[in-house]
Amino acid sequence: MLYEALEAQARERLPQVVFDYFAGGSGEESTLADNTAAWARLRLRPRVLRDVSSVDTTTELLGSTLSSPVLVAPTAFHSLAHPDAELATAQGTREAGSLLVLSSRSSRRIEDVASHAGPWWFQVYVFRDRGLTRALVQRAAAAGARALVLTADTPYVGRKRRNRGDTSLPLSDEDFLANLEGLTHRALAEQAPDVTFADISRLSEDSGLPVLVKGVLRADDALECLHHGASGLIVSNHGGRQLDGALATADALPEIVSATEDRAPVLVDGGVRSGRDVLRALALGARAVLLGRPVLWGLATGGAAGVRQVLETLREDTAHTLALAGLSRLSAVGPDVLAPPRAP
Ligand SMILES: Cc1cc2nc3c(=O)[nH]c(=O)nc-3n(C[C@H](O)[C@H](O)[C@H](O)COP(=O)(O)O)c2cc1C
Ligand SMILES: CCCCCCC(=O)C(=O)O
Repeated sequence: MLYEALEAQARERLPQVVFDYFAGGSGEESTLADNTAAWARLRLRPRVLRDVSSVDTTTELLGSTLSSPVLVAPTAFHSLAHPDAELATAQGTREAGSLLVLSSRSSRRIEDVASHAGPWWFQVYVFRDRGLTRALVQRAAAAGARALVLTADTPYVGRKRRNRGDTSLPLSDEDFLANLEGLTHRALAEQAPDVTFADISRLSEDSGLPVLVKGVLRADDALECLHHGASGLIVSNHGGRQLDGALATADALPEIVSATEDRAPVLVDGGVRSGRDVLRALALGARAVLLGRPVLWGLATGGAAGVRQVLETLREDTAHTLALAGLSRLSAVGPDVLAPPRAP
């Protein structure tokens, strides 16, 4: 894996409780482990004797041109990793030519992060207070977000084996509530367990922005999201942090790509750690992938430069992998790149 050494450095630098919060999964961590294993199960079929002297990894996604099909996944509370928090993440992401999905649970204000960012989307947790949610997405739109990402898999926060909730994290109220204007107490910032498909069009109407839905693992849910106006889907199990035992994203992706038939871009995250994984995801029909924990390791060890390096390393590894597979551009990647699964 590309990021093992970086993760080890981050583990040394961060308080144990913070490292565990970032690295951990829910329950027995079986989904967390399966995310990486499922990518590795997919064997590649390289082409030979193609001119790969120049490989183009650039891509276009909902109107943004990106240096590679790798985006930064929304993750909460970056001040736990680095004093510059999301400002550094935004800067490093911009410098790498990538796109940041900013968490509702950021530890810096939307407007301040936006001033450091290139293209960015805003991840939405629908809060029990719908007025607060509306104000949040309207602020994001005013600050320049190009899309919303509604996280659908977190009606309640998954129970982590390593940490019990957020209470032990060294996080001030100011950082915890950075985005939640007017709230004075953490208990008021709970996510709504009654989120439904109707929230997709509501968020789009409130903000004027396209809405992608993150956390989809089934074809029937994917179709329902599109029916309710979603402009894209992110196949995700929250990095193995919500329902433990949920299937790996590499295993969920094919049925969603097949059911949605190019009606909207399908993205995927969870355990993507190399250019080979990026190629596998694209071969299964994903338009792009998102990277979670490795970005936190980069932030913790090097601030903005660390984030930039994580993304550039993966871009370079993706280009190298494409070349070895006999492919000089992303549009040449198709299902033929994958070998049939081995008989059980
Ligand atoms: C520490 C941490 C915090 C996260 N916070 C959020 C969040 O605020 N919103 C969200 O939609 N997903 C959140 N996620 C899930 C990520 O967006 C993403 O789905 C996952 O990390 C991808 O898996 P990976 O870490 O294996 O790359 C979080 C993940 C981690 C590890
Ligand atoms: C009460 C704070 C919960 C934040 C959840 C952030 C998240 O999605 C994750 O840690 O995973």
